[in-house]
Amino acid sequence: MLATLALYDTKAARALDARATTELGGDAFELMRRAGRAAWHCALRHWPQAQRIVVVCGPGNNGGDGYVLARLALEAGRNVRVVRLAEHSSSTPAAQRACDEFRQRNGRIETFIDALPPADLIVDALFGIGLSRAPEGNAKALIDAVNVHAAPRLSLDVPSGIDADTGAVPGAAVVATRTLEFIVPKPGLHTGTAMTLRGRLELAELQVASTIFEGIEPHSALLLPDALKGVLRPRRRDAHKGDSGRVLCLGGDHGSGGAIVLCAEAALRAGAGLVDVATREEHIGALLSRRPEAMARAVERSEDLAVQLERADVVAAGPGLGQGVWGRVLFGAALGSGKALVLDADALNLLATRENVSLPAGTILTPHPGEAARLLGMSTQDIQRDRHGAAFAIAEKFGAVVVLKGAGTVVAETGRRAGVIGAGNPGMAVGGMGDLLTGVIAALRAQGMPAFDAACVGALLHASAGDDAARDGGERGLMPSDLLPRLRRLANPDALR
Ligand SMILES: NC(=O)C1=CN([C@@H]2O[C@H](COP(=O)(O)OP(=O)(O)OC[C@H]3O[C@@H](n4cnc5c(N)ncnc54)[C@H](O)[C@@H]3O)[C@@H](O)[C@H]2O)[C@H](O)CC1
Ligand SMILES: [K+]
Repeated sequence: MLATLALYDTKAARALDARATTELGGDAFELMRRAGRAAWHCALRHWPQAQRIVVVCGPGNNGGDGYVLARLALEAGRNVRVVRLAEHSSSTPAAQRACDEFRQRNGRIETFIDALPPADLIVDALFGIGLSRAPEGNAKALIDAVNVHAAPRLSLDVPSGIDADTGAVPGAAVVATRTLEFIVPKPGLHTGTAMTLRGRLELAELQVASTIFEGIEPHSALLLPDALKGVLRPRRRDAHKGDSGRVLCLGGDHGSGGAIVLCAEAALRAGAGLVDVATREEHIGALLSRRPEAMARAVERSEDLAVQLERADVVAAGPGLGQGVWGRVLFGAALGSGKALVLDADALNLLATRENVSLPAGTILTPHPGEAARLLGMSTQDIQRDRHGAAFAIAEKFGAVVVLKGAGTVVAETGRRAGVIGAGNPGMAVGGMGDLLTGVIAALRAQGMPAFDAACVGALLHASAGDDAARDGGERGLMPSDLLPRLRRLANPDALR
């Protein structure tokens, strides 16, 4: 069992909201009161000195949360100004009540014209899970005004303008310093662009009864760092190298030798029992002098690969493979071998050019958004608009487990709940990082992990190693090889102090 946090889409969040309201005797305002109070406490915790607080309120219940916070801030003696989107009243009775209570305390409400007043903190309560279209006109102007303001921004539930299900940003969106999610975490905030816009993330569960979750299916599962502990158990005392599997790393055309070296070394550090490498002759010397543990062989044509292919448990193909004749022929041989495959980089680009391929069961594809776009014949922007949808579309098209890389990596397989990796950092956006991931996943697969688990745990292990390295020396200038010793340490969680 992996340690995970369940993410819920908008439909499920609304169902939970309704059940929680019923549990509370049908009083829809009670949850809003709790949300507003939690938000005020969050503001107090992080910005205790903030005297001038501007709350931007939309027409729905998200705005209602904002009015509750505004009233509490007023009662605490702060200078509060509510800036609402439009003249007309709130669209729900609960939000209207929150607005009325604020007014009754002589709260000041102004309608947005073109700029926001000076403030020490801006609370963004414009749109939450009810965003229904790209903010335009005044809504866009208000979001732009929030973003150019010098004050820090606390977004309630969702930074306004982000689709809470997909993470799509159809138009303008608030760039939050911090976001406080209510009741449940939302999938759209845990992948893609939204991970930048959301700032630091917190969850306020609002003390709802645990029974409301019965029968409501989560959308996906965020893997927690503890997940490594649960699955990477110590080895048996009598283990031998054959128990840990044999990985064949295939790639490294002229000029791309480093990619396959990184892949092979990562496979060794993630615990593969034996690692074979099939590459161009010119890379063999460098590889063996760096990693004598790898069993390297120069291959020119597919026949040269036969022995290594035959004895492999898993083939990791693609790093530095190229798309020339050499790469195409070797990729064809790997596909035809029937072995478990982990395909990355040019193996994916080659796969995208093939018609009607049938991949062996349990094949893992590890595309970045650009490769994903080629696999589906769409644009990278289309992929990023709905990363979950894209990962499942590739999984369905190729009958494979898909690891869609990028901030908030999504692991998808048809018929099961997606895994999402929250670990990782922008320092990992550098050439060679993907080559490591391929090796790590292949090694876990070779050690007997089912494909989906190997993909999830491999992506988490890799991202955690990246975070560990970034903590030591910063994100800028981080190199894939910095992760190698950390992979080993994190792959042995029981040995960690
Ligand atoms: N889910 C819960 O458990 C709780 C939710 N709370 C808060 O309520 C919001 C969701 O409220 P809802 O009224 O459904 O939607 P919103 O307030 O997010 O927005 C709907 C509102 O905005 C208009 N609108 C939508 N998009 C646009 C746009 N692009 N331009 C202009 N106007 C737009 C739409 O017409 C509606 O009028 C949730 O996120 C929580 O913050 C509770 O208070 C606590 C429990
Ligand atoms: K919001």
